[in-house]
Amino acid sequence: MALPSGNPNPTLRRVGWRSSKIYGSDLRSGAQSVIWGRASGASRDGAVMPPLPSGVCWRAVLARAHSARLSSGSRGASGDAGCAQDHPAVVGELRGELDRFGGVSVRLGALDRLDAAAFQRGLQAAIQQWRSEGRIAVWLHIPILQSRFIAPAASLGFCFHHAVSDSSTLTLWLGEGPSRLPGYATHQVGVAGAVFDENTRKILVVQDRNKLKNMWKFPGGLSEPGEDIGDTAVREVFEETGIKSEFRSLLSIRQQHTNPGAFGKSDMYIICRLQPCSFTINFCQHECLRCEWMDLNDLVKTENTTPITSRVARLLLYGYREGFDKIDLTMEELPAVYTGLFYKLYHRKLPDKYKTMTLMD
Ligand SMILES: [Mg+2]
Repeated sequence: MALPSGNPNPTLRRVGWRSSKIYGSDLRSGAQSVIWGRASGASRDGAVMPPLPSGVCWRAVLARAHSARLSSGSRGASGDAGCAQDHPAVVGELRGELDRFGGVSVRLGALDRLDAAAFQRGLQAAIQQWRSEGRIAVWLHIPILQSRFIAPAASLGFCFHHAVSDSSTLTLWLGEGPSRLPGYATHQVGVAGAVFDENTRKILVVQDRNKLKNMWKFPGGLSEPGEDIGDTAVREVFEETGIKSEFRSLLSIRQQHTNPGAFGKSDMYIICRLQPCSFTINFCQHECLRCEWMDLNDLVKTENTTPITSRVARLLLYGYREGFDKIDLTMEELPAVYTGLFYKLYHRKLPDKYKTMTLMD
């Protein structure tokens, strides 16, 4: 959400926060802020199969559906020309590709003049063909402006899988037994920063606006698509308090189901330990009621806080006294085997000799 122009903290850049929600507009690229559920038995380790020549099935079945329609003399109620033979470009826009699990993925192209009834006939014929070919599922991607095709697809058994800003995806299971298709995002990810100044033993805390109770907590918010956990913590702390900081470690993960602020989905709330780089508070009046550097002992003692904040404050006290290595999950970047990409791995410190050791006694 872009902040109003009257934003008292001019350094804030709060654009697009809502997109980090599970229903956000950029979720297709937002793997980091979503977690995918998967039904058991749906292996993802098989070799990637090359796609079929695009549009082969669809061209055939639609041509059949349309020629049947023409031969029976029927026309759409509007007398439209939504016929593939009248508009070869329409059929050319339809694409069906085989995925590595044996499902077919269809992306609707420019079908502006195709009516829903003709679409339904074509889809029905296509389903028959896909069944006869042993396909296990159909993924139907429908642009928002072609939503008139959703009802015909639903009448043939398709259900919503997910929707993003300008497109919905429907699925139909064709395989044996119950569907093994993976579900869509199950969680939203919130990240807070526990900014602790070891020199003064003070911790940065806020009270949120628009809450039923004014309780001290760590500044934080929802992760953006594709954003690293530590980067979310640093960004949210800066946006809400004006304090600059650096990521040190991950301290805790809270998982809560049917979270009221997550549209009925689950919530993953991660608290990071951050090192402050600046100390002058300039907090966001829109999001926060109060913000201060509080003595860590006071945060540990106060009742005016949430249980998770209190627990993490005690964790910090323990780390401060006995070494942060006792509480830190540190991060290391490693290469992914199959994709050539990199990922962040968080775990307790592993002594160097254990990283290279081959023989274990
Ligand atoms: Mg917040």
